[in-house]
Formats: sequence, structure tokens, C-alpha cells
Amino acid sequence: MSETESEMQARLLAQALPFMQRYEHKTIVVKYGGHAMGDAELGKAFAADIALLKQSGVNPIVVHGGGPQIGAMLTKMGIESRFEGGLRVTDQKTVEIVEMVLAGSINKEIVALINQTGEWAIGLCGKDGNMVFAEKAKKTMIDPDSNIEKVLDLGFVGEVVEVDRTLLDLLAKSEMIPVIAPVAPGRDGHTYNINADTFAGAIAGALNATRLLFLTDVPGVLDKNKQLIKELSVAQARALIKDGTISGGMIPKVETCIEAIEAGVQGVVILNGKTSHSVLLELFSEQGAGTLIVP
Ligand SMILES: Nc1ncnc2c1ncn2[C@@H]1O[C@H](COP(=O)(O)OP(=O)(O)O)[C@@H](O)[C@H]1O
Ligand SMILES: CC(=O)N[C@@H](CCC(=O)OP(=O)(O)O)C(=O)O
Repeated sequence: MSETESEMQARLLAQALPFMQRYEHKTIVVKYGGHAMGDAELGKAFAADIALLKQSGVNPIVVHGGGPQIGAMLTKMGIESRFEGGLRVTDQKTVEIVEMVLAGSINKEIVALINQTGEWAIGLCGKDGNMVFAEKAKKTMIDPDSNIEKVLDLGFVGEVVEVDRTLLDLLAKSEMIPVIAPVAPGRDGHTYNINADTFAGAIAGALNATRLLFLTDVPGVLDKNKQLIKELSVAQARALIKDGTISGGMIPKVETCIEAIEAGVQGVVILNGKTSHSVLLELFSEQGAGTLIVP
């Protein structure tokens, strides 16, 4: 006899218990990318998942992006967006808009969505509580014409150099769910724009998170036949970059996963943020939802 819908729901709920126990009191950093945002129903489902994690005794931390939303605001202001090596070249005017969009509107939208579930979210960026300090990014690129390595001047693009856990440790013991925008100060007094994936990786590494989840717009890492790979070791992931199976925007994402694992994160998952409740499915169900990368 085939299972009815309510029997299936009951089975899934009952199966969740060992997973809830596995992650109790554990830190899970969720990176919510700009491409995964925009759909109101998906946003509500995401907020509900984060709220349920907190209610289950997990310590969820949201780090969000907002690349497309920054792009739209820059266009409105008549400022052109330019990327080098996947990073937004950020002059003084641009960094002001980046901070306004990320730490202002997007951050507060996510906080409000989580608060509407009845939980308590607090919006932060790297500046709050001396949480994160950045330095001007030192990116290099091989010039295709001369084949010589050149240093890129990306303006106020930063890389994380210090994470102070004090505020996040305090919040972990409270009702508050931190929602963090990837903007941080430098010791030089400037404000830096940091790629949200690398920012999330740095936070997860500093907290020795049990899981770091990257919500993107594909089901996970796909093989040559476009089939989802359920699990990858760091060595296997490196091999897939080398043989070209992993390309484009997935390269820096997987490299960030590897760096996060090397910094002490136990497992990193790349999953589809466009699938409703993918966070819950990944963490609290047998089948999971994306690609798990482990040491
Ligand atoms: N092997 C692969 N598996 C999955 N996606 C891949 C792969 N190789 C390249 N990609 C591309 O990487 C993209 C995800 O990276 P990106 O667009 O930078 O994500 P985000 O904007 O969510 O940070 C996918 O939409 C896909 O086009
Ligand atoms: C330096 C740099 O490129 N910063 C990114 C920060 C936002 C981001 O990373 O957002 P997504 O995760 O939505 O792509 C930017 O300006 O777009």
C-alpha cells in the first residue's frame, strides 16, 4: 500500500529527531546569496527554516550577500559595476552604496522576515562589536597578453584578517539569531566590501562551525553529466576544479569551502536556495539536499 501524504509527513517529522540531536548546541553558518533572494515565498520559507533551527537548540548564524541588489542600486545611481576575478571593483562612492544596500536594506529585510516568525533576529555587520576586521584585498591575476602575474587594484574590496568571537559567543547563549552583512572596517579606518562567500567562510572558520551552508541557484556540485554529487572530499573537489568539471562562479565557491574546512569547519554544503525549505531538508532529513564537502 502506498504511503499517504500525512503518513509521509509523520515519517519525515519522526526521522528528524536524530538529526536535531546531532546539531543541538552546534553552530551552523548559512550563507544566503543575493540570487537566492527576491521571491517572497522562498524568503519566508528561508526565515522559517532559520527560526526552526534556533527553536531546535541549534546556533544558526546567517551571513548574507546581495550582489544583484547592489548592482541594481548602482544602476539607479548611474554608477557602472565592474568586476575583476569575480569581485566588484569598489571605489569610495561604490563602497558607500554597498554598505547602504547590504548593512541597510537587505540586512533589515532578512531580520524582519525572521522576526515575523516569532523568533528574534539581530542585524549586524563586521563593524558591530569589533567582530571582523579587514584589509585591502591582495588579488593577483595572470595577464592573458603578457602571461605575467599582475596585482589587481580593486579599491575598497577587503579580505578578512581578524574575527573576534566575543559578540557571536554572547548571542549564541541568547534568543538572538545574528544576521550579518559582509562589510567590515580596516584598522586603517576605511570600510571594506567583502565577498559574502569568503566572509561566511571566515566567520564559520573562526567559530569552528559544524556546518557551513551555501545557498546558491543550482542543486549543488554537478558532475560531467549534470548529476548532483552528494559528497566530495577536499581532494576530490580539487580534482574536479583541475579537470574543468567545476567552472565559473563555482570555482571560488568550492575554493572557499576548502579554505573553511582547512580553518576547522567540519563540513560545508552547497545547496539550492531556490528550493523551498532546502536548509531543513539538508540538516534534518536522511537524504540531505546538496553537496557535502568534508575533509
Ligand atoms: N560543476 C558545477 N556544478 C554546479 N554549478 C557549476 C559547476 N560548474 C560551474 N557551475 C556554475 O556555478 C554557478 C554558481 O556560482 P555563482 O553564480 O557564483 O553562485 P552565487 O551567485 O550563488 O554565489 C552555477 O549557477 C553554475 O552555472
Ligand atoms: C567584493 C565583492 O564582490 N563583494 C560583493 C558583496 C555581496 C556578495 O557577495 O553578494 P552575493 O553573495 O549575492 O554574490 C559585491 O559587491 O557584490
